[in-house]
Amino acid sequence: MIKVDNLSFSYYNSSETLKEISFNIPKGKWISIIGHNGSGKSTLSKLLVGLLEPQKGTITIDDLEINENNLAEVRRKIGIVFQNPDNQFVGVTVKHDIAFGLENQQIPKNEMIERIHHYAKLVGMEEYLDKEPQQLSGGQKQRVAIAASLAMEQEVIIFDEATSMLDPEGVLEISELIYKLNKEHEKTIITITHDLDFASKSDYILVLNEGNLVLQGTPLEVFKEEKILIDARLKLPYSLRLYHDIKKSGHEINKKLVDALWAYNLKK
Ligand SMILES: Nc1ncnc2c1ncn2[C@@H]1O[C@H](COP(=O)(O)OP(=O)(O)OP(=O)(O)O)[C@@H](O)[C@H]1O
Repeated sequence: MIKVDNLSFSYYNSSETLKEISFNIPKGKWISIIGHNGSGKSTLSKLLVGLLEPQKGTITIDDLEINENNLAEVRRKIGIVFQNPDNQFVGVTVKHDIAFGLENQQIPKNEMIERIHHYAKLVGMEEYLDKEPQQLSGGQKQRVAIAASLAMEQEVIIFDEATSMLDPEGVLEISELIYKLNKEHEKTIITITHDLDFASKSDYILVLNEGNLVLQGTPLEVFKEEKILIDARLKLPYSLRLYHDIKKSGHEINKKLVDALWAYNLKK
């Protein structure tokens, strides 16, 4: 679905933010991109949706190599939900917000109304269609942003730290929705996060450190590489930290308990 080949990027007048990155994302998978602050995660997500242009290398989405002439087509395939729910609400009401992208694509009115209702229902916001943004919680605003992306029928959705400004209830709400979109609606999902516990639920993890892709693999493969994760200034998942602390305190810890902790960590 997504093929990134030898991608490099620098902002004006600064050193390389992304350095010769290559990876593939198969259709229907859930991938997490993890890394400390400033490691290049958001830059990568902006490149993937065509908001920034690669200086070297290529990005191909569903057989379409992104270039400045096909951005409208790219946006029909891939969408993004950002961190701050307030910065991405463009309509005066929920209904208008979901309609915005559809109007840009000149979708016929009947189909537009149908899609608005269908996707608002899917994210549990159908009863809020006439509400204004200030009447919604952060989690509800993010659900509207997700509905707007779904209404465009984009196959890939990137969540760029999309739960980091939400309260615990909002985090759970959006996490469950991400899981449902991937498993029940077969969307290809990319979550950008520095939360390894959250990333452990995805199918595959990419680890960025100072603009380099230093590790990639399944959660099980990635969490075995503790040194690389620690060097990348990432906080290990809770179950691993607990395991190390028990061992450090001199207590016996048997293989069965370690297996149970792993299984707990990877539980969806
Ligand atoms: N518009 C910009 N102009 C210049 N430098 C930028 C710009 N945006 C980001 N950077 C720099 O690029 C590097 C990578 O930033 P980026 O936002 O991609 O990292 P990140 O991993 O998403 O960080 P965070 O977790 O803090 O959001 C940082 O050093 C940052 O200061």
